[in-house]
Amino acid sequence: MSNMNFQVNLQGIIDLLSNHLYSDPGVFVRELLQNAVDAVTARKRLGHITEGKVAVELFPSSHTISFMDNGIGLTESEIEQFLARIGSTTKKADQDSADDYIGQFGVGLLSCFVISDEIVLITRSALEGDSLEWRGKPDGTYVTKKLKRTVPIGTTVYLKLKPEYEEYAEWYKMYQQLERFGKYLETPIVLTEDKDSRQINDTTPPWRMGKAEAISYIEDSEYEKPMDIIPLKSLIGDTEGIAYILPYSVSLQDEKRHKAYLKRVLLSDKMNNMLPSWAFFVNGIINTNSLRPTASRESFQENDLFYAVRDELGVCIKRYLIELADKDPELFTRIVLIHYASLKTLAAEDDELYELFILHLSFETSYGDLKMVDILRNHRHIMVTSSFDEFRQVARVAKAQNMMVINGGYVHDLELIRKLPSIDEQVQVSVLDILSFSSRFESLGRSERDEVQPFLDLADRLLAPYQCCSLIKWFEPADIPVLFNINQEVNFFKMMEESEEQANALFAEVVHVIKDELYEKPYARLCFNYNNPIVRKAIASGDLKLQQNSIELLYTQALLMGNHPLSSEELRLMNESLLQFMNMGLDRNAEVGR
Ligand SMILES: Nc1ncnc2c1ncn2[C@@H]1O[C@H](COP(=O)(O)OP(=O)(O)OP(=O)(O)O)[C@@H](O)[C@H]1O
Repeated sequence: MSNMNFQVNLQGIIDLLSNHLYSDPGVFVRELLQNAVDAVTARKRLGHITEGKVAVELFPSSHTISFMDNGIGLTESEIEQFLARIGSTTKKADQDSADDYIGQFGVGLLSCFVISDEIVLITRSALEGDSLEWRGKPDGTYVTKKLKRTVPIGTTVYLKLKPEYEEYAEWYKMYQQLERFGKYLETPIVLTEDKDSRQINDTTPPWRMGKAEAISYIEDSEYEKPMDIIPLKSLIGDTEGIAYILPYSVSLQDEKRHKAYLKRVLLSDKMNNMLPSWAFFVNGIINTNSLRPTASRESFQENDLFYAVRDELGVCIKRYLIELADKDPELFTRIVLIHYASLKTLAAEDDELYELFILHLSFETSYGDLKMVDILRNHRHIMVTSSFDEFRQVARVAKAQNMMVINGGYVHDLELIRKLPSIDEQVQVSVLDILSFSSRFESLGRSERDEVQPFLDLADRLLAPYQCCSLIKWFEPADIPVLFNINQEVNFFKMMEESEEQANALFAEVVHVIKDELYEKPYARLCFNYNNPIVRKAIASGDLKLQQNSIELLYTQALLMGNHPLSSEELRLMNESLLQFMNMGLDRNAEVGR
């Protein structure tokens, strides 16, 4: 047996990094900053220096840039070990313990080959005397040589930019990149071109600012004035930050724009999973010292620690809201008003917050949009529909009957309403059974019942083929002749009947079996209103033909009014009964004229 090595195509790996791993070519700035700061940290550990420094210089005429640090530098053997072998790193000592270094994979320097065809690294180690030069090429070849001159301890990386990336040698571009990735780093970063020099990072990070300062900082940098600032802290994850409350309403689907920093270097400004999903009413600016980045270093590895940190940050937001309700009820109400969708999700997930929010949240009811506090003021018995469509069917009539019905069709609303008795035992909540809704209306007296029975029998006979049965009640408003109620089960059944009629023999047989074997036939309800003059006249007419016509028309009109789809049979029924009705009216007119 012999041990063999793979042939690795370095250019292929670089293409892979630039096209798939890194989101933009500018990430080399992040990698060089990280390496420089890590080297400074290592030298400080030796006790050799107290002040680190990173100097970036631009040479636009030669399309070259340099990154210089006064860090620990590299010895000759370290160069051999770490620069000549991709994937090697000095910073890996203990994978699981939190260390001071940002880099850990040993691939960061490769990102420089995305924008340059050669890396020139000049270095002198704090541990040995020689000044060294290392020149690496993207084909994997490199040359190391000792320099005659003595350079200061530390490392300088020179990059000559490829023609398509020459803009990185321009002041505004490099300033922007350095600021983006490094503005919260503690080691000073200075950008120089000719005689112009400017320090990038004299900013206190927002998580170290007081509230008022943080608000105006966000207002200046993000062009939006937050409603408030929530301090974030996770002890287990050595993570801190702020969440600022957005001044406008956002939806769960909107892109999250949390800024995540690892040891103060920007990892991503579009991190979408750093905070719990319900917290979509805030944007976070979060720095962690212990979460581990993925190889692209644009997100974190989603391990147990990551989830524990996210939970802890979520708890900070919840605690803040609970305290705010007490300390600043006016601001609390404004936040609820703007972010009610997010807060509804939160209330559905968390009992403590449910109690806090529920009275402030608005719901669509048979009386219009109302806050829960106003709903409970006048109603102890609440019905909630399980779908939007069911609410539509009953809303108007329910109000006329003084029934409080809430639309449970919106996300979370049904759950939220069902939990009401947990905050007030006096409140009764029932999920509306749409098919028995009209049976709650006032019944007719015995003699009236006898009078209407033949009419109802006729209606049942006529409507049975359409999966509908009838009843009659007194209800308001009087101008509604019938209330038609149907649920999903009946709809499904009707759909099966329709497909059975249209399908080929084999499929029809299958539908037939499902329909007849598995289901007891469900029926929709057509409730006649004894309060309505037309219904009363139809019953009193005693004319069978006229009654049949009225029933068919009232049924099909109810379907149309409720936006229910009409089957081909129902459409035919509507047409026929309309024409017959017209005919009857015209005949009568002719008789009168004679
Ligand atoms: N400015 C520097 N000063 C001293 N050593 C450096 C410097 N830049 C790079 N090195 C050395 O080169 C090694 C490889 O660097 P590279 O950026 O490729 O990987 P890394 O920083 O270890 O890990 P990552 O892939 O996470 O960036 C480092 O581990 C370090 O030893």
